[in-house]
Amino acid sequence: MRHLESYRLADLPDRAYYIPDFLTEEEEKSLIQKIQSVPSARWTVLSHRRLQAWPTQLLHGSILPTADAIPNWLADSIVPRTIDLGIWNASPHACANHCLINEYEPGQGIMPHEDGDVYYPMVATVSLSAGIVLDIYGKSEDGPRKVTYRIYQEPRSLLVTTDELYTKFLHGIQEIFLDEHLNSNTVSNWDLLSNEAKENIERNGGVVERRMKRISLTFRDVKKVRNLAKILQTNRRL
Ligand SMILES: O=C(O)CCC(=O)C(=O)O
Ligand SMILES: [Fe+2]
Repeated sequence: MRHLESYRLADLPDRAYYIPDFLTEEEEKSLIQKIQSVPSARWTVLSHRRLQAWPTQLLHGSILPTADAIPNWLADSIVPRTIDLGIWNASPHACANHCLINEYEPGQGIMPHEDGDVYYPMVATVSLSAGIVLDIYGKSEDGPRKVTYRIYQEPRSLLVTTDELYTKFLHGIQEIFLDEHLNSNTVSNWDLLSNEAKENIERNGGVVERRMKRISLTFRDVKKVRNLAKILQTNRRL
């Protein structure tokens, strides 16, 4: 893989990186198969998507140290490569310790939001199965929020967002069936897209239909790892 800086999205506020074909098709297939074979109780079903949290959901914004690490089937093809890119060099655990798996049916999405300060401000998102547009919004106090930037996430790609882009902007996925008006002027990572994606989008007049479910894996470093020994001690004293 080339140096991280060669994947920088220069049009976006500091900083974001986009790497197409971060995973091979075999790695993608294997991940999808594993994700789908996890017991259904492992999914949290929301009205507009469903999700799995690994190793566990957060408790009061922290990870329990008794929780295992992110399981190998989920981490192995991704986490070491993100470490090699150097993105966790300054994070508290020098590594991702948490992964959220979001699954969106066609027409589903996620409201504009911030990921907040429970996490070190760095997100590594791998997309599986289908492409989708992530919208970036400025924080505006008055009036409706406006889409400021658009990032097209191909399947098997890695998107890294950090710094001001993490702390000063919101992100979301619209609940629509067609991502439209996609071209070199509207898509911030157009130049870094695979040729195949660019050709397909151009052939379809800048439109991508969401036909299949799209899965995202968002890897982060949760700042606080709760000291379970201390909690047990405190409880015993109560
Ligand atoms: O699915 C995505 O790419 C975004 C997910 C997201 O924003 C989140 O899990 O906080
Ligand atoms: Fe998010």
